[in-house]
Amino acid sequence: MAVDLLSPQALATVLISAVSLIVWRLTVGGFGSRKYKLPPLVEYKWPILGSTFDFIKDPTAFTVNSYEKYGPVFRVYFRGYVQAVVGKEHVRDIFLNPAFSYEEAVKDEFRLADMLGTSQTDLEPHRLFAVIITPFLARFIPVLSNVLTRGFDRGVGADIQAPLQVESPSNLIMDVIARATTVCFFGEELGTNSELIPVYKDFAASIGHFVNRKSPVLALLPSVAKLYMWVKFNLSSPTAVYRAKVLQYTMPIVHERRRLMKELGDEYDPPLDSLQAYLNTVPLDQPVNEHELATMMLTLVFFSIHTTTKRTTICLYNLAKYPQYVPELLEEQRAVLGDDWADGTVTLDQLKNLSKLDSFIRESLRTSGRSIALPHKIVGMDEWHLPGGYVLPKGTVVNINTEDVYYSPELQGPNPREFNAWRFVGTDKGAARIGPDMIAFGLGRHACPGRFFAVHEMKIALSLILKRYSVRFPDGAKPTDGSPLLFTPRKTA
Ligand code: HEM
Repeated sequence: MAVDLLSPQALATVLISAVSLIVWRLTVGGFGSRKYKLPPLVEYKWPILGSTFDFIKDPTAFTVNSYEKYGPVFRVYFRGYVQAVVGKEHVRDIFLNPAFSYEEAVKDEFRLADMLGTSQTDLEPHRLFAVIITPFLARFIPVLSNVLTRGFDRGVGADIQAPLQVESPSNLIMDVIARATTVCFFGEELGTNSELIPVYKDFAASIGHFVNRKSPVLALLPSVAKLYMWVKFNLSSPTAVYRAKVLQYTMPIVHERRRLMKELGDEYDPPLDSLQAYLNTVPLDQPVNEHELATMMLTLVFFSIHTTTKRTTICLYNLAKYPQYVPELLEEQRAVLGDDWADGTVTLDQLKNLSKLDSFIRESLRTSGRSIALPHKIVGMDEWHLPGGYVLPKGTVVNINTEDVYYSPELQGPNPREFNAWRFVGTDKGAARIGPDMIAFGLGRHACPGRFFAVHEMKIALSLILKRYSVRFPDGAKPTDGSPLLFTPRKTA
């Protein structure tokens, strides 16, 4: 077969190979090897690709084998450059020492602030949260239980008489979580608007596509990916389309609320949602900054829906994989919530008393962490000295070996490879409690401010599922995450 050397495909291949070679020279080839005693580099067969595919094929085996062969600190050539991996001893350093920066590490691959549009606003997540989410946490609980109930009514059925096979449990959970979350944040009308629900679900997925480097070329060549994303988000930003859609439905509601605020003054009984809390910060004689408002809404959507969906789905599969824990979870539920608890009646104190469910959730978070994760770049010191005489120079991206964190008997107790749903019962380690032994929500300055909300939402969603249905894998189906699940009404289970 003749190959046209001037075809766009051939030119693109030459260009990508040239860029890759330069990147490779600048990373593996030029990693300052003469000056520093660098930690060992995991052996790999393929230039450019490095260990990327070995890692993707089996992240756990790759990480555990590398630790065994090279020790607690090693370097890996993957996703286009050489990065360091450190274990549990260094978690505090990485998260709490400002010499390490998460933003700078991910900036090499993508600029989340540009993607979300926050680079053009003064929005700062932690300050924003203190005003628009934290004061409402307890009041969101009845709202969550009400909307989650309606979500399961729609997605599975309020009163199913026979077992129902749910083909995509993660889609079911996504739909339920998207509605419940956005009703809390933006009010009933915007949270149940059928035009906006797909926007909430798609927005995080479309940005996540870039962030998770779903395309192999983007995954392997961060510099090409970064250029591509700059062009994509600056010339035809997908965020702009979502922003316009959100504003189309939100602005009439904003105008109406502000009209009532002006007209009724102290007599106005405002809705208890984050949108209202945001509007309260804008003086009534000034216009609402539409760009900032939509960015705030999309930022909340981006951070909250996929993350909570993913972890709730993992817990749902764990209910099916480990049915031995269900009777005690149900017993706890009856003792704390009673037999006839209904939507809208659950309180914060009751949720706190569901300690077995809380432990089940924390154990699910612990056993589902990605093995090499949470990259931080060394920015605030010229050299980072590690045990063994190793040195990592400024600019190195350092990841956490979460296998070492989550499967260490020292941090997690006996038999850490075993799923033990009651591992944390009777301890002070709640599901939302972060520390060097639990980094699913990060740690330090940028620790997830939404974790309490997320855990409340997960507890209510799982309690509803437990109360109504028995969940198992269909006969003959592989018991893996992603399989369909059979929901059997509990009264006939
Ligand atoms: C189970 C669900 C969730 C998980 C596993 C999760 C996890 C995380 C992680 C790992 C980080 C980065 C922390 C770091 O850099 O150290 C983060 C940041 C963040 N999360 Fe969550 N999150 C969840 C739910 C939520 C929810 C429901 C919200 C909103 C209500 C939220 C809002 C945020 C925000 C705004 C940040 C950025 C904080 C900053 O940069 O200062 N998250 N989350």
